[in-house]
Amino acid sequence: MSALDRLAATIDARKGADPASSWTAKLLSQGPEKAAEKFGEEAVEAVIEAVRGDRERLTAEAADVLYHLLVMLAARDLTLSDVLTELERREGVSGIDEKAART
Ligand SMILES: N=c1c2ncn([C@@H]3O[C@H](COP(=O)(O)OP(=O)(O)OP(=O)(O)O)[C@@H](O)[C@H]3O)c2ncn1[C@@H]1O[C@H](COP(=O)(O)O)[C@@H](O)[C@H]1O
Repeated sequence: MSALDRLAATIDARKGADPASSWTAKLLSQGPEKAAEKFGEEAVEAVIEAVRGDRERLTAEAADVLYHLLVMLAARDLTLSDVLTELERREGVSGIDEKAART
């Protein structure tokens, strides 16, 4: 099991946990809008570090983005597995071909 799988399982287990003892439970208790807002903040922080070119800080911000993405998905009852299934569906399809097929 990868670290990402373990993190997703931990986040799922935090649903309904005590918000006083878990950041994840606190975030989930505030609803999907709050989880989405936090994800947006973390994404912007990652963008800033990517533009600055600080690889160490970008790594840390990317970890925050992945964590908050999983919390945002959990808040809407979506799982890492749902997203991996979508990525698998796209395997082998060139982004250029997919874009051309849209119109
Ligand atoms: N990966 C993470 C993780 N990454 C970031 N964070 C927390 O996300 C929060 C967001 O940080 P910010 O500085 O943006 O928050 P803030 O600015 O203080 O918040 P506000 O200004 O919005 O009030 C911090 O409290 C971080 O500690 C995380 N909290 C938890 N995890 C994982 O989730 C597991 C379960 O955590 P709990 O739910 O807290 O038990 C942990 O063992 C970790 O594996």
